[in-house]
Amino acid sequence: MPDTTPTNADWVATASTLSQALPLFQRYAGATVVIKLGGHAMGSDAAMRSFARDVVLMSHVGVNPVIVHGGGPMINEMLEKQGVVSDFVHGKRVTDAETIKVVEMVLSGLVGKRIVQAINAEGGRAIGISGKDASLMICEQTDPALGFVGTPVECNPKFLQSLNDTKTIPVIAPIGAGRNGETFNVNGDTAAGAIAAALKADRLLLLTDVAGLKDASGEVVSEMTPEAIRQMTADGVIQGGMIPKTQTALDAIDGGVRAVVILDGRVPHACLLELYTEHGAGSLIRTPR
Ligand SMILES: Nc1ncnc2c1ncn2[C@@H]1O[C@H](COP(=O)(O)OP(=O)(O)O)[C@@H](O)[C@H]1O
Ligand SMILES: CC(=O)N[C@@H](CCC(=O)OP(=O)(O)O)C(=O)O
Repeated sequence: MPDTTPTNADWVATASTLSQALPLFQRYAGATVVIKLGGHAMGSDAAMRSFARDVVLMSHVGVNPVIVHGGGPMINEMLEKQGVVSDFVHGKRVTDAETIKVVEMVLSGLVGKRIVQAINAEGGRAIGISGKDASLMICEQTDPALGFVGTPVECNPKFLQSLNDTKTIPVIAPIGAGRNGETFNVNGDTAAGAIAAALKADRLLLLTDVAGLKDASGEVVSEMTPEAIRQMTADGVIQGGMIPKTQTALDAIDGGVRAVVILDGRVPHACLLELYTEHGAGSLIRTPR
């Protein structure tokens, strides 16, 4: 058997690599990074573990990560089991009184707690909440035709600061409270954008199932301005589920978020690649400096 015990030279090499990484990790120290984890990006347990490790590492190196999650496919699965049919209009689920109960149970219960448990298993300290907790996200009905679908009209993120003070990572389900006691179903991207704007976040990362925003020739564009997005939308290059995502990005930037990145959440360590590598990952959207 070869002796694989590390030598002093091995330890010195490792320590040297770690010390070189220090300036890199200082780049986002103190920054608030809101991460939207979509249902399609959650996938396997391995993908969830990779995501959880990224979040824990970010927290250890001084980032304030705030997670907002989706869970559309998981809601679909539960509704199907119960024989409830739901339609989507412009990417939003038509949500009746029965459906909102299932949406809240799946998002605040199953999906949120799965993420919390994954982060805690990696040594982090996560807590699962929804937009109802501490009146984080107050909503109004988006459109009577959509039922209990809400648009955030007031965000109260103050208590998120107290979580950050104790290095507790919030995992937020996109459920909002109405002023008359209603429960509202909020699109995950919309919720993440509203919370990021309320926090004036340094970055909003929208994790999805494509490498980034593609131009008319199908190439991923690594950086673009809000103006370029508007043009791509007018030209029909941005379609389907990408429309609410890019609209969220534009609204978040208008609301004071420094930059938004649309990236593939299925890629292992997507968040670390974006924050800590020279070229990042996905498509970065920000106003020209
Ligand atoms: N210009 C574009 N660039 C990239 N993806 C696009 C574009 N236009 C439309 N899409 C579609 O948008 C989808 C992402 O939206 P969606 O499926 O709603 O994501 P999620 O479930 O992660 O919220 C992509 O899978 C892609 O099919
Ligand atoms: C109003 C509305 O459509 N809400 C979404 C909330 C979950 C979500 O946004 O999930 P993804 O991010 O995985 O798509 C829904 O009911 O599916």
